[in-house]
Amino acid sequence: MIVCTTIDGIRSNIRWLRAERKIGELSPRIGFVPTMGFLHEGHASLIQKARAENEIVIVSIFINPKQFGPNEDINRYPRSPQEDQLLCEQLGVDALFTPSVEEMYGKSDIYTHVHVDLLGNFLCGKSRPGHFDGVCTVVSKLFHIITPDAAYFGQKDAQQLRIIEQMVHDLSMPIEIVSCPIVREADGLAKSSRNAYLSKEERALAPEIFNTMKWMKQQIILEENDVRQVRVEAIHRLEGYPGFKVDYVSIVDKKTLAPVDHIDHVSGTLLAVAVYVGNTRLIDNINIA
Ligand SMILES: Nc1ncnc2c1ncn2[C@@H]1O[C@H](COP(=O)(O)OP(=O)(O)OP(=O)(O)O)[C@@H](O)[C@H]1O
Ligand SMILES: CC(C)(CO)[C@@H](O)C(=O)[O-]
Ligand code: BAL
Repeated sequence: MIVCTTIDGIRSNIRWLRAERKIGELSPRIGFVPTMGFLHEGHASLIQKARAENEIVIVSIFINPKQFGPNEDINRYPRSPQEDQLLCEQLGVDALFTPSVEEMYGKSDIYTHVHVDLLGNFLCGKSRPGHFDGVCTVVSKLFHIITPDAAYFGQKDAQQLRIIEQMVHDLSMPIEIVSCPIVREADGLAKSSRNAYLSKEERALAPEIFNTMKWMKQQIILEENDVRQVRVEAIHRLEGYPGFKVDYVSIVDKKTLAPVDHIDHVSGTLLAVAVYVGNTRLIDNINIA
């Protein structure tokens, strides 16, 4: 596996890989998986899908300062570079790109950013102002560097996935965005690098996020209870667990991400949740229509 820390280095290796993997006159497909490292089975599922669907697979690991707010956890974000490299090798990744902040943004920062309208204002965008501008800025830089045919994103970060889909459409980027299902622990907790922050007691209670979402889905779909009422009861239920503080419990249109009062089987409805468990902010979501 090739490991590159510079933009020039990964570009020249991609040129070489493209020439080496050429199939007759056909150019090989590049599948790309952008991550922030501390890789787990959720990331592995994206890489495996990319491996199955492309001749060349590239993974990036970059903890992007532009998507963290001033009081967020960038300095303590978990890192495991050696284990990550080993896992990528085992999964048959062709090249791993691990640039430094200076390599990506220069010594004195960049002057051009991607700004997300509307879709970035709901859900996580409300409590993480500027977060999705930071995500789209780095993802579009990575897309220009890697030049993938397809890029793989997890549904756990449903708003991020929806925003990236819109970005490639709006900015005419010729890249297929592949949506990958959420990988969960046996007890239902969505796998996440931030789960490493949880104490033993917090970890034991964290599956109540998924349990509450399943309960809400049942109340709304099977019992046909009022969406607003179920939402209020769910917030109450979650905040009953010690250390839990709800950031949002939202029922939104899958496309616009705007809150809805009724489920809609045509446009699709998403139930999305962000909860502080102690100091750790966890997100999760399920489709309810
Ligand atoms: N449990 C999961 N199932 C499927 N995809 C996932 C899962 N967790 C993360 N991903 C996807 O992996 C990619 C990289 O995510 P990232 O490196 O931020 O990991 P993370 O576990 O989501 O970290 P964090 O704890 O910071 O949210 C994203 O597209 C994300 O949606
Ligand atoms: C897509 C991403 C790698 C951009 O920094 C990040 O937001 C993530 O890990 O989901
Ligand atoms: N998984 C999304 C990246 C972030 O929380 O910053």
